[in-house]
Amino acid sequence: MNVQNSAAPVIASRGAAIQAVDLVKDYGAGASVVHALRGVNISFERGRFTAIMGPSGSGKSTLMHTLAGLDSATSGHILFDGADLTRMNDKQLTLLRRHRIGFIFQSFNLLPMFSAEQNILMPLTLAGEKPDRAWFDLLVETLGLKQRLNHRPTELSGGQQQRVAIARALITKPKLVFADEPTGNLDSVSSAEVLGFLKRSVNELGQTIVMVTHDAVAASYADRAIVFADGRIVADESHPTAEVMNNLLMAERERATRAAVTSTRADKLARLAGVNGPAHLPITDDVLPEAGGARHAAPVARHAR
Ligand SMILES: Nc1ncnc2c1ncn2[C@@H]1O[C@H](COP(=O)(O)OP(=O)(O)OP(=O)(O)O)[C@@H](O)[C@H]1O
Repeated sequence: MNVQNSAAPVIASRGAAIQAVDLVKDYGAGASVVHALRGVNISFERGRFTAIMGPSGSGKSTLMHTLAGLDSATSGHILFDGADLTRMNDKQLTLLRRHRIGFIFQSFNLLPMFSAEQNILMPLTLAGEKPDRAWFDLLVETLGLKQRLNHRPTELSGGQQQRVAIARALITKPKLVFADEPTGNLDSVSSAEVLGFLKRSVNELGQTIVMVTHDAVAASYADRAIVFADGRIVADESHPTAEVMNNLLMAERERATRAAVTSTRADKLARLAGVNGPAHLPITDDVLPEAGGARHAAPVARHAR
């Protein structure tokens, strides 16, 4: 395991599909500010499948949305295809998302009145472009959708609907695909099918995929898995197994619980000491007095913090 949160130069590494440099995202301001991304440095290599895991609220979706230009960064840089996304205007970002970045969502987001084929071709139809028929055939063949092209989404299983959504994400041959919990609504058989295809699209079609997931088994299909906690990367695993990822997540949960308990204790001690919060506890290296009183709080509080 190596933790990758150190400062990085503002230069896209050669094999990087996308790179975040000192990426900060705050929501709100003042007392109610939420630090969703706290200076993230990460590079996602081309032709690799990366999973992003972490507790709820740790910043996974924020990272994905910011990297995709769906949400603006507070500071830092996002290097993609020789350009800095944080400097682009709305029109440039829209074009980039339409042509060079694909999305797969948990809820499929297919248009119910259109057939599977029409849904797959929709990004090209909207852009007024003609499909590359050989690429369409390859996607449909690889995804096992050949017999389902004339069906509407309601006539397809969840797994088939997600495979249509994957074909739609890949039809424009995007340089990068973001998948947000793509198996969140699927049973285990359909999940395995969808994840197997995502892996094949990386290994056989050279796709680059970044996938957010809560499922350690899903992450084990990836070449690399990152664990997020409190807006930071806390673990970075190559060839992750479900067991390793479950252990990392459990360790992170235990650390967070310990931190919450300790901070609750420090709050209580601060109240006992009559000061305004743990930061104002009188911390000292002095030997503890023999008997009771609020001064007991100080050395314990230092340990607690
Ligand atoms: N639009 C917003 N306004 C204010 N705070 C937000 C907004 N979006 C996210 N946050 C906060 O930013 C932090 C990170 O949220 P984010 O959705 O990225 O977490 P996550 O790891 O994707 O969580 P989950 O696994 O539950 O989807 C959380 O504290 C969240 O409450």
